[in-house]
Amino acid sequence: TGSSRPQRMLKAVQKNATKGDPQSVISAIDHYCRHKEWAMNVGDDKGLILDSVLTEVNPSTALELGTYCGYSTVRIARLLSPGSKLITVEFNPAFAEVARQIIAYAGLQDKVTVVEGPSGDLIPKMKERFGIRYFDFVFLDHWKDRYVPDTKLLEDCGLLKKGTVLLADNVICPGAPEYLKYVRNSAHYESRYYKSNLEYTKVEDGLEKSVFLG
Ligand SMILES: Nc1ncnc2c1ncn2CCCCCNC(=O)c1cc(-c2ccc(F)cc2)cc(O)c1O
Ligand SMILES: [Mg+2]
Repeated sequence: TGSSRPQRMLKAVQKNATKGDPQSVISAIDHYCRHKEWAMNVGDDKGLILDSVLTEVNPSTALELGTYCGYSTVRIARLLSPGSKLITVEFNPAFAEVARQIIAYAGLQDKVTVVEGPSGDLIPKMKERFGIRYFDFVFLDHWKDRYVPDTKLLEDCGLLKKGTVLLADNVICPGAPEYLKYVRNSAHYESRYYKSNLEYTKVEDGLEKSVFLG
């Protein structure tokens, strides 16, 4: 059988990026997805917002839900301070395998742990498996109807602390209306919408940043 879109994306990275240079990996993926074939990476427009929120938070421990090919994983890991860790959870083994290779190509494998499985099963195991007390930053980019249940799960598992920042992708397109209702109406979050556009398109999308107030 032929190659998959993630495998073609990996080939584009190996062909056009410089090993050990995260920015060149990001640029190679953006170029490929803008000019060759669209893919559901957070992309360069929303990526700049992700970068700015990350730089502000400077997390010691970060969680990403929904790795896909590792584009946002590389964007996050390249900005982490020495000794900081990123755990990224991916449901699809084929996506996880491509992501590990793209993360390694960028030279960021020592900062990132790619974990395979459904987020709902893995979140309750974060403390025992990875010695995580809490997360300073969470990037939600997986199934949009998992944003609310997984946010509640993170609260119930004591994985959020006062000041933890949740950043959710796609709150407009494909949309996460229940999630927006949840974080905007909860006294436990201070929420703000960052307007942008759907990766590689002119369609509106945006990121919702929600600070956990404890
Ligand atoms: N650990 C876990 N647990 C549960 N589910 C898990 C998981 N790990 C992964 N998944 C399963 C997520 C599958 C991908 C989620 N992302 C998306 O579905 C997504 C779709 C679009 C899109 C927009 C307009 C269109 F016309 C078409 C598609 C854009 C995006 O930026 C998206 O992030
Ligand atoms: Mg997304």
